[in-house]
Amino acid sequence: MGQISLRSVCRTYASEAFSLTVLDQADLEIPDSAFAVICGPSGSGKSTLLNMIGALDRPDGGTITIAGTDIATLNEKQLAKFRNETIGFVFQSFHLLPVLTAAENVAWPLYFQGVKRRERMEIAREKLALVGLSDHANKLPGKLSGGQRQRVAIARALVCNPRIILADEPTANLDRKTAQGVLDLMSDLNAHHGVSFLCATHDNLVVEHARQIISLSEGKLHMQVVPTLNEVARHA
Ligand SMILES: Nc1ncnc2c1ncn2[C@@H]1O[C@H](COP(=O)(O)OP(=O)(O)OP(=O)(O)O)[C@@H](O)[C@H]1O
Repeated sequence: MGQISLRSVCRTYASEAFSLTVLDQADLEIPDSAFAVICGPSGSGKSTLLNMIGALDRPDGGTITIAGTDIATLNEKQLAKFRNETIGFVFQSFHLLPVLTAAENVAWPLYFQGVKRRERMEIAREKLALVGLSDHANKLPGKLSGGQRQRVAIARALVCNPRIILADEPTANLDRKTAQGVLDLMSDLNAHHGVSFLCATHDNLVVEHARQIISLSEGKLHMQVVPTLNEVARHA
């Protein structure tokens, strides 16, 4: 079984006036240490899928297993703990708290794990060093560039040592050069620290970095594995 596994997952948005099926008995297996992207036109259901894998939304049917845990078996308290420990989130618009410094933003999720302030700040500084922002730890987000803010958001996503980071359009608010820098950082964390990334995106630059490309069409998921250069050379 993959690190992220979906079996016959269904999700329909319904009201009295309409019903829209976004996932229809969808199956998916994402392996450990993946760098996967979810592609599909606007409105196809990328965020819906990401939200369900991140346990922010529940499917109407089917099973979602993350790192060996069927998330439907967890109550709300267990789910919050599981989310906090296993999954990091990165968003298009960074979602940093403007009144906290970069280090305080990164440290924030540790507060919910009961980690004392001194230790929180120490871990936050380590993560900021990992994303190349040691010199900016005491700055407020408003004093940072877009790329630096996204790096802070990635450091925050990493702070509880999750195995998986879910990123919704992580490069959408960045210029190309900055986006490339952020993607290089994500690729490095994936290759050298074993963090899996699953990104919903429209950005070809993100797709170029992917090793698994997931497309969403008519409620079904299809995953294509991108061969490595070594594999291409072996078959040439
Ligand atoms: N809470 C909701 N209630 C009703 N319909 C919704 C809800 N959330 C999303 N939808 C609809 O479900 C479909 C999938 O939405 P979703 O945001 O997952 O798509 P997306 O592929 O991420 O889109 P985009 O690329 O524009 O961000 C869309 O048609 C959307 O309008």
